[in-house]
Amino acid sequence: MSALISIKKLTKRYSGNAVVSEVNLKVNPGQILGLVGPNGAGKTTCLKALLGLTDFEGDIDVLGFNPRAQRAQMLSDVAYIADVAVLPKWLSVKQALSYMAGVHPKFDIEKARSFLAKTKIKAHAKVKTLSKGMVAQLHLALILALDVKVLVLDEPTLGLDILTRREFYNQLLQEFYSEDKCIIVTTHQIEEIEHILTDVAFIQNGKLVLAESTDSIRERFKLVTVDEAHLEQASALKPLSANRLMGLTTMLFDNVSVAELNTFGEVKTPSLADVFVGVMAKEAC
Ligand SMILES: Nc1ncnc2c1ncn2[C@@H]1O[C@H](COP(=O)(O)OP(=O)(O)OP(=O)(O)O)[C@@H](O)[C@H]1O
Repeated sequence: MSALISIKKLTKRYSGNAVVSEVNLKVNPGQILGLVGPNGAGKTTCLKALLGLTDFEGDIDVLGFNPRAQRAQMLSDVAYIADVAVLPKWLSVKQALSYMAGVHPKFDIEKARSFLAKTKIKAHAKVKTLSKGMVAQLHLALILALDVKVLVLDEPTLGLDILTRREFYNQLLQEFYSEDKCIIVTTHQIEEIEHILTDVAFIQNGKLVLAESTDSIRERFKLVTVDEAHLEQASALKPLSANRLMGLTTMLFDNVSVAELNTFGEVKTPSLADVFVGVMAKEAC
């Protein structure tokens, strides 16, 4: 299977300081990759590099194109959304659709209209009269109607309420996603999107610290509520993190057999957020 996006040794420096260092990443058709990291980790910088919006060291290939030298060709099959709650206030819904139809060869205006017909948004309404959630729905209509292979979303649901956020991702999955496309999404709310992610890449201080499929992460990491009697034995296996809350100690383990962990207490599969916190804590040591 050939990758839709291939990033090799991506490094980005500002004033000589590397804010992204030697990042290697592949995204295949069918993958929905969550690029997750703390504030300032380098997520947006990676996305900007792969969209050809900034220069960089290393090699990036998006759909066979070099994002810097062949940006125009590449963008006919790539869509990028930074913040779905923002669209020019003076624009009407109708104008937004016509504008997209004019500038993007892969925009299906009928698809956008039929999506909007299921909402309360009227064609003549101006963006300034829409609520934040309605602006997000309009933005979503514009995205879903783009028949592109690569969709890049940078914190797309910032500022939206939980129901609208959930609806946004559900619609994305139902209306946009298919096995021949890929989506890269950055978010701080990993718990809300973990059910749709096929892969995650954790980034910290500009370096990738973990890049794996969500299935293999769920196999690899385990959360154990350790019985008092086994605390010492469990600690000896070097958990990534240990939290004590209301008299219970929970430890996160990487690559320790479930049979062994079962002897310490109750074993659970952690959420991606648990793994993220554990991996970040370990890397910070
Ligand atoms: N134009 C710039 N000039 C100098 N430094 C920059 C510039 N853009 C980003 N940086 C620095 O690069 C680092 C990574 O920033 P980036 O925006 O990629 O982080 P991020 O992971 O997207 O963060 P957040 O989650 O807060 O949006 C930060 O330290 C930031 O200050």
